Amino acid sequence: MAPMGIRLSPLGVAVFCLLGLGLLYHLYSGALSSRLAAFRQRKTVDLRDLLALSMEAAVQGGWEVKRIRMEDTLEEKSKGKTKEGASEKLTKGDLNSHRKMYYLIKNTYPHIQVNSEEHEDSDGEATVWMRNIPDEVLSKIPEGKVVPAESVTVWIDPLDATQEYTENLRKYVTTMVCVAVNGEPVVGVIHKPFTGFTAWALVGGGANVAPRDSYNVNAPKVIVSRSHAGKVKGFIQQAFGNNTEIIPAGGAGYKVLALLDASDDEYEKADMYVHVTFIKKWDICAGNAILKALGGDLTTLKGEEIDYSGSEKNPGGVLATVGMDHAAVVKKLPAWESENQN
Ligand SMILES: Nc1ncnc2c1ncn2[C@@H]1O[C@H](COP(=O)(O)O)[C@@H](OP(=O)(O)O)[C@H]1O
Ligand SMILES: [Mg+2]
Ligand SMILES: [Mg+2]
Ligand SMILES: [Mg+2]
Repeated sequence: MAPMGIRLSPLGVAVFCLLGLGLLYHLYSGALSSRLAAFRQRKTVDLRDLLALSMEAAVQGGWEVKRIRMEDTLEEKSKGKTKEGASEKLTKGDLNSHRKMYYLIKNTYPHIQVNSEEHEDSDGEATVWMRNIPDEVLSKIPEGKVVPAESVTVWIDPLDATQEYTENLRKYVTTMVCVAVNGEPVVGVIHKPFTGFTAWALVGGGANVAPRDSYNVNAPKVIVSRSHAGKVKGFIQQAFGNNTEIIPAGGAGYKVLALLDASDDEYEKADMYVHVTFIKKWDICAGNAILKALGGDLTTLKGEEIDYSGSEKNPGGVLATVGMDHAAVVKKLPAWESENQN
């Protein structure tokens, strides 16, 4: 009841009600948007799970790579030419491995960005990860680490060293998976289909490979590409002298393992890995994550960190080291310009 002598103006009441409604709307929409944000936040992934899934994907892809090679049914084609004019090969091994690896990851985590070197128009595979985490991972990494799904980019190379695969040079061939969080490489998996060995690491978590006891910084053995070399020889000789031992080898994954203590196969023991031509992020991300987990580095030839989000291109070359002062090595290199590539 209105107090005696006070008359309520209908206009005043209407304005009052409108203000009230406005206030309610403001409060409610705020609460709604924070609830939506909280819901989005709930789409998370555990990096230890992603490591185990990446290992499983690399192994399953590897079975296809091995089977196609054993059956000798490569159906070799060319995807075109690299910038430098080399034929970019594609085989049934690359495609079958892509299908296994890509869909295993994508079906398990539909919300994460997965970038594979290969593409395919078929309906894909109805596989999903059985959530088995290997004991060797559980024992080295007792706890998981959860990150927002939207911060993750997965890079897949279903068959690294396709050129060597076509030449039946099996030791160079790997399948690789890498997980980047906000562009930084944190999970790296390099699997060797013909020996069954899988090198893995989680940055800040653990790894099943280690650096060797020592490396030669002053007279290093440098491992380089055998089929996309460009002007790498002159580049290395300018830095370390004309007598520097240069080891040509296939595969970016293989060349990273040649810096470590892997013993599943015969590796030329290199002190650093240098690449001067154009290369893609699926070739180098897994090796970068593994080296980083071991206190090493994989950067451009100017020593810049590589951002593993966005475009797949890495035009700045590669310098990979472990167990030595990476910045000091960068200083020894000649000024790097893209014309060094050809
Ligand atoms: N100049 C270039 N352009 C495009 N890809 C290149 C390249 N140099 C190297 N790569 C790729 O990097 C990987 C390692 O190369 P290399 O054995 O010459 O060191 C290979 O991956 P794939 O075999 O997965 O295509 C190769 O195709
Ligand atoms: Mg290729
Ligand atoms: Mg590759
Ligand atoms: Mg490949």
